[in-house]
Amino acid sequence: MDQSLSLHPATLQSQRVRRVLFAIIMGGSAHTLLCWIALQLDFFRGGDSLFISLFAIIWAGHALFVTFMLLGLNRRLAEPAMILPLMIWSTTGLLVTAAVVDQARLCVMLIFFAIVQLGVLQASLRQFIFLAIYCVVGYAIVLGIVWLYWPEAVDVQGEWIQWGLFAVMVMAVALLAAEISTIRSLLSKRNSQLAEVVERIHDMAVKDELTGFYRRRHAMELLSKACGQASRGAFSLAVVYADLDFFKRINDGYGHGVGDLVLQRFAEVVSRHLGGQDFAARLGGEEFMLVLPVSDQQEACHLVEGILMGMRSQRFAEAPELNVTLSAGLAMLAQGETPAQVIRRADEALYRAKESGRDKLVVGSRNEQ
Ligand SMILES: Nc1nc2c(ncn2[C@@H]2O[C@H](COP(=O)(O)OP(=O)(O)OP(=O)(O)O)[C@@H](O)[C@H]2O)c(=O)[nH]1
Repeated sequence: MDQSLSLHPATLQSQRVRRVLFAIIMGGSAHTLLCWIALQLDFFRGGDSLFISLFAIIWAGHALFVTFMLLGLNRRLAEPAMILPLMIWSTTGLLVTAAVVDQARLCVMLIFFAIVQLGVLQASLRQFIFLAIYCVVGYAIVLGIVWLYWPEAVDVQGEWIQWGLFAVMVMAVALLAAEISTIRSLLSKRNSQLAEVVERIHDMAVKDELTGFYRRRHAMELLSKACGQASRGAFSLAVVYADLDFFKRINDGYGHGVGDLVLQRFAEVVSRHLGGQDFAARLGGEEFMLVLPVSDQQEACHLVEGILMGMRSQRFAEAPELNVTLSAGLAMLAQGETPAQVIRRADEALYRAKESGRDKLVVGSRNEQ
């Protein structure tokens, strides 16, 4: 996984804005300063007014980039870092000023390497090649224009030698950038594999292998958090204890393999009924806990009844005559109640469901404590 992907979106965006601001201020200032020195030395064809007009446009473009990012509009783009457009805009600024700066034209073009540096860790190989070609060809066109309209301002041979040298340097830098780009994408792939392994290890630590439900310890931590949120009035919370009926008989009668299949099927049925905020845990053997943030008790009962019905209708190819049922006890978290207290009430309700014939849901009342 690319490191940037693991950052919070707001942090990532402010990091992007800071990076672009820094690049624009440093690169733009160097460019402006160099051309201003050329202006003082009378190398800037067009004088003060052209200098002011050109840099007003260049800085207005820079400001547009920053505003676009500050408004968050870049987030809708396929590449929100906007590195390529920014590098193209900056290179275009260089090419335009290179057309009016005599003597120091190559110096202006050398700022291109600072622009490349801006994208060295972010732009792809293809983007670098595109930018290098744009710059070298653009520089050649600039020379052609200057030679055509202001032939007295150029020493044709000298300028083309400089261009050739510049083109070679650009190629060398493009190759270097390509190398860095390859290393970057390799690292990115490794990061992504590592993230997957970490996620798998985390899953193994907190989830039961057979059912995919949370293990007891992690579930208790989540329950504790959910109780905290519920007691702050965020939602009502139902805690359900569920236990498959006569599961020992299933194991004894059909074998452990079928017993495992029943557990997996139960997990599938439960998962089909749970919403995004609900979670299930396997507390051990064939004992489960469901934690359901709901609007009221009726909604929770409806959900659990659905699971009971879902299990009754399950059929198993390995044991066609097998009927599986479960018993459940439900307790709604009461004001001021601790997780341990609500668990106890759900467990007691489950006990009563078992005692009174199984295959049913019993709701624990608040008075039972
Ligand atoms: N197949 C399988 N069986 C398990 C697993 N974990 C625990 N068990 C079995 O689950 C059974 C639990 O049986 P009991 O606690 O007596 O409960 P029961 O037979 O369901 O009876 P009631 O709960 O009173 O309806 C035991 O036979 C355990 O061996 C498991 O991962 N796979």
